[in-house]
Order: sequence, then structure tokens, then C-alpha cells
Amino acid sequence: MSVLKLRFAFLNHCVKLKSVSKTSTHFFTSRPLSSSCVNLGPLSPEVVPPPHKIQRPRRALLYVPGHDERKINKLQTLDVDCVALDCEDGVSLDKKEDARNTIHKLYEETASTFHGELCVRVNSPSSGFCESDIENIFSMSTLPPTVIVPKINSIQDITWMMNEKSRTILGRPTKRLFNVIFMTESSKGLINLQKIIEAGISACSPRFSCCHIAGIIFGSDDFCANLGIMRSKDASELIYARQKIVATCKAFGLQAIDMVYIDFKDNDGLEKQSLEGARMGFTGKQVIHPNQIPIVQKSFTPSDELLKWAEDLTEAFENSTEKSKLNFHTQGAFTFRGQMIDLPTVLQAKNIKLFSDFIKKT
Ligand SMILES: CC(=O)SCCNC(=O)CCNC(=O)[C@H](O)C(C)(C)COP(=O)(O)OP(=O)(O)OC[C@H]1O[C@@H](n2cnc3c(N)ncnc32)[C@H](O)[C@@H]1OP(=O)(O)O
Ligand SMILES: O=CC(=O)O
Ligand SMILES: [Mg+2]
Repeated sequence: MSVLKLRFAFLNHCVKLKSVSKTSTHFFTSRPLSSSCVNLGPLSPEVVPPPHKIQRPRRALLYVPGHDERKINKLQTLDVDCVALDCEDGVSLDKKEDARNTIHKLYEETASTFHGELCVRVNSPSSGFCESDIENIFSMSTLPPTVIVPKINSIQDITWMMNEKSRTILGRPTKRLFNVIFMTESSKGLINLQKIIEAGISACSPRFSCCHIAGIIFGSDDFCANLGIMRSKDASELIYARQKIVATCKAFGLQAIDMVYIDFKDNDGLEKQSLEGARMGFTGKQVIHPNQIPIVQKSFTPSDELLKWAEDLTEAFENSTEKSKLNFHTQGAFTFRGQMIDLPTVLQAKNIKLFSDFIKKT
């Protein structure tokens, strides 16, 4: 064997050893999955995402059919983070034009008196109605802060929306940040989600620097129809889609807004599903009826007990670092209320405190 070959064989052997030791180190030091979910004792284990990229809370997002003046008038009495004035599925075909005109009028006359965020959900890019929605609604003198675009299945859908037909919106001179939230509602939309987000972000920048992709909504009803499945009470058939949406959103610092609960008289079921969504990492949930708002907003707000736990833990951590003269990054494990706490749990506690402060401020 030549010297060169010997050298190569030796290097190869080292690389193999290194990768084996890397794998085994990872294997032995990584924790079981369940330990990343903190046991908070009697408290509900809401885990709130880092709020640093979230511009505003959208804990409940209420749909209001755009043509329905009675429901629109009701908005002044409701305390809701976010409203979607709907041009899409809440509005029948013969009412589409009514919806556009009613929304137009609302923005021109009274929108500024509503304290939550007043968004518009347009029809999907492939529906044949989206262009008219954009032309009508976005010729208003006040632009909506956020437009919700349903049934985004591909990069083509998002680029069509952002680059081609939406010049009317995005070409308008505006200094205010303009948000786009789009909806994942099909198997294609789900498997293409990362690429769609990347295409959306790149279409926003740098040409339309006032535009911002703010979040993704899971359109679970259309998703079920697309998959040919029926939604069950516990929505177990949607676990994968929900988790994939959350994980993908977090990778891009976007809000993830959970599915609609259509049984609007079943408050217990709604609360259960809302808390489940909050635990998964969603930051809010779509609602269809005013009665759903307080239940959902509470579920997506860290509870008083959870907040107290987070504050006490942070204080204990700070005392502990002070005592041991270590800093935030070098402090190891310590005990708090009978539990092992290390940096990830401290970070979760800080997230909870930040998110709670953020909600109180807005
Ligand atoms: C899968 C998806 O795409 S979801 C999005 C599309 N779907 C929608 O937009 C549906 C929105 N929701 C609704 O249209 C209605 O809530 C319905 C049809 C489900 C039930 O409506 P109603 O039978 O009127 O409900 P109910 O009688 O309990 O309403 C109580 C009050 O709340 C008002 N209200 C009901 N829903 C809404 C709403 N979404 N927004 C504002 N006000 C509402 C009603 O006008 C009524 O107030 P009023 O009597 O003072 O006028
Ligand atoms: O648009 C919402 C849905 O669930 O579909
Ligand atoms: Mg839908």
C-alpha cells in the first residue's frame, strides 16, 4: 500500500470513529422526548413560543361574513384580538360583490373605531374571485393591516398573489407594515409549506419591504375535504398536519393559527381543543362565533399560576447563578420545587413571562 493510500485509509478510519462517537454521544446525552415537555405539577403545561418575532397577539381570529352587516355591527361590542372579514367560504357566490362593497364601506367609515386587528380574507388565487376582491377592497383609502389568503397549495399560488395580481395592494405607497397570512388547507399545501413560506418571504423583500409574511392558518375543514376524511371530535386525524405547521412556522418565526371548532355550542370541547393547540405551539385559533372568543383567548394566555411559576423559577435561577458566580449560559442543573431545572426550562419560563407581558401591553 502506498503512503498516500495508507494515509487515506487512516483518515477514513478517523472519520468513521468520529461519526460513531458523535452518534453515541448524542444518543447517550439526548433526553427522552417526553422530558422536553415540562411537568408543571398541577398547572396546565402550556408552552408558549418565543414572542420576539410576533408583532401582535392573534389569540382568537373571528370570521365574520363580509356581506353580513348585522354581524359586522356586532364587532363594536366584542373584545377580540383579530377579525377576518370574509369574502371566501362564509359568503355565498351571489353575495361576493355585496361582501366586497360592505367591507369597503366599513373601512372607509368606521374601521378605525374597532380596537382589534381588522383583516380581510380574500378568495383563493385559484377561485377566479381573488382578483376582484383585491381590486375592490384594496382601492380603499385605508388599507387593511393584514390580508388572509386561503388555499395556498404551491409556490405558484403565493407568487401569483404576491407578485402578479397583487400589485394593486403592494404597489401602493404606504409606510405602514402590511401583513400577509396565508392558509394551509390541502395535502399539497402541507408538503410544500416550507417552499411556500420561503417564496412568500422572498417576494416580500426587498421590493416590497413594507410587506411581511406574519403567519400561517391551518384550514382544517378544507384539509379534511382534500384528504377525503371526516373530522372527528378529538381531531386525532389532524395531529401530524398541526404539528408540521407549528414546527415549520417556528423555523421562520411566524405565528401558527389553529383550526376552527365548528360545534360552537360545545364550550368544553372548544376549551379542550384550544388548550391542546396552545400546548402544541399554536399562538391562536380561528373562531366562528362570539361565544368562542373568551374561551379561546384565555386558553392562549398564560394562566396566573403558570406566570407565577415562571417568575419564581426565573428568580430562583438568577439567585442560583449569583451564588455560584456563573452566568446564564454556564449555569448547569439545579433543583426547583422538586424538579430538575436547567437552561431549556429557564428559557421556557422566560418565554412565558415575555408572552404574558406582550399580551398585557397590546
Ligand atoms: C371553515 C371556514 O372557512 S370558517 C369561516 C367561514 N364561516 C363563517 O364565517 C361563519 C361565521 N359564523 C356565522 O356565520 C354564525 O356564527 C353562524 C351561522 C354559525 C351562527 O349564526 P347565528 O345563528 O346568528 O348565531 P347566534 O344566533 O347564536 O348569534 C348570536 C349573536 O352573535 C352574532 N354573531 C354570530 N356569529 C357572529 C360572527 N361570526 N361575527 C359577529 N357576530 C356574530 C349574531 O348576529 C347574534 O347577534 P345579534 O342577535 O345581536 O344580531
Ligand atoms: O377555512 C377554514 C377551513 O377550516 O377550511
Ligand atoms: Mg377553508
